[in-house]
Amino acid sequence: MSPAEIAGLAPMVVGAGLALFLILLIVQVVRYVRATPGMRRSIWLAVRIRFRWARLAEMAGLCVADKKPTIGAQIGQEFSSDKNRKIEPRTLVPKIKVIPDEYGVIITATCLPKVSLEEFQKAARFLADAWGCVRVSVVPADRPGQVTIRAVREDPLATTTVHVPTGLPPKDVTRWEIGMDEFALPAIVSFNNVPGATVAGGTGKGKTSFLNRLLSDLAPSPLVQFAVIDGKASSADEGDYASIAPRLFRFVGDDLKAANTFLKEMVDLRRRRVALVRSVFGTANMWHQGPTEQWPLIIIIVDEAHTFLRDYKGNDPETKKLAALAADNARLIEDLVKKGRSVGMVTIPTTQKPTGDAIPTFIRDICPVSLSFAQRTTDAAVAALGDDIRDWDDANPVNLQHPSYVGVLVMRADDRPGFIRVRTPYVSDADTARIAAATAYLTRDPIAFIVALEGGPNFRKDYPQGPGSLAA
Ligand SMILES: Nc1ncnc2c1ncn2[C@@H]1O[C@H](COP(=O)(O)OP(=O)(O)OP(=O)(O)O)[C@@H](O)[C@H]1O
Repeated sequence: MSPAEIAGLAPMVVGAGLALFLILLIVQVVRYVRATPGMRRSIWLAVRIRFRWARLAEMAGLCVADKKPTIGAQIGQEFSSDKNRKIEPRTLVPKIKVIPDEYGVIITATCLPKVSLEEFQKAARFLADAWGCVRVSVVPADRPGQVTIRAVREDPLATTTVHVPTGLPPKDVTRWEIGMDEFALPAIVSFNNVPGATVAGGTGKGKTSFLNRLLSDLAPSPLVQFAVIDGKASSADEGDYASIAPRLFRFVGDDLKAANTFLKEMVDLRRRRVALVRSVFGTANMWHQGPTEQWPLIIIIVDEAHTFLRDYKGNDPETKKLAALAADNARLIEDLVKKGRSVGMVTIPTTQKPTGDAIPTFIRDICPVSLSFAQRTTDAAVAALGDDIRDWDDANPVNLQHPSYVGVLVMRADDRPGFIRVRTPYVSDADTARIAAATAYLTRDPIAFIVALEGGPNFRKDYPQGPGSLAA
């Protein structure tokens, strides 16, 4: 191609470049117009951060000076007329990528020598002030050599949210979606790592609504079966679990003996599952393939656990009987939490009692997840979350007394030391009842499945083969 022909193509190339630029601009404008008001504010924040980053990073001490001239600069110096010209050190600024969302922005920044996670974390408070954000957190990014900076414009803890369960089976029944943390990031716990979770909090702080969400999100799946022992009600049609009752394979009221009998059945089921798990799944851990309809995840909620576990004191025969039952209940719950994980059994004791004996520490300490809604005293917070909550005043649930914090809980952070606060959404009883009624047909007693698996002449043959089935 001759130079004249190449020059002739130039207008076409420029035209194509302009057209591309225009298309990208239109896409951005359409995105902006269709965005929610919150998203629009975040887009503006992202633009501001992007354009002011180089100056701000320098002021925040996040830049480094590279004194050694680059090869390009040295060659330039060789050919320069002024051989004595001093080559200035270059200022290296961490490269960033900014993505806006409803609550703020997520920034991925590349580390530099002497500017890595710790330096970004130290600068977080300064960055929050400069960007006008309520909170900025810095955590390691998925890729080595990068950090993720989360900046939130408004406090997600102070905004009440509502969750309407869809009634559709969840894609992943191991995902326990708790809510949104103080950095507006989803707080999620995985059931395949969690054999037990304790839930504590003063009365009216949101425990029931929180459990309603768990139950009504998972209820449409045949892979999960639920049981409730409720220390506040005598029968399933009264109390907090009346709405979900049709989807429970068992409800036990506030009778210590009945609770003890049921817990013994569950420990027996746990033992029988342990005995069978290898022959059914080919591995000692059912989570490698399960759960399945015939080997469902079993969630056992022990509400007002102190009714069943507290230390009864007295020498009269009746009190002694209750004390023996309570001690046995504690032993059975401990067994389920200690040994239930690999066979798909999760126990969730809850309490509004602010004392250490409500959920004995030997149970609390083996539950990998401890959650606490607002508490009145630090002693109550310690009983719920463990002694080290004293060292994390910001996250202490005694500071959640304001009515706007109903539905906010505190849990241990899994990616760093300390605790994190989480806004849980409100789930109405009416929605829970709607889901329970629509999914009641999925309720099965898991004991019947284990009996079939153990002795049935059609052992395994009865069950559908395929991914996640009981095929050996
Ligand atoms: N996540 C939430 N967000 C906003 N408001 C909530 C939330 N959860 C509950 N509430 C409000 O608080 C009230 C009490 O909630 P809930 O019954 O869940 O408390 P609780 O801790 O279970 O109380 P109790 O221990 O007495 O049973 C609800 O009726 C609702 O108005």
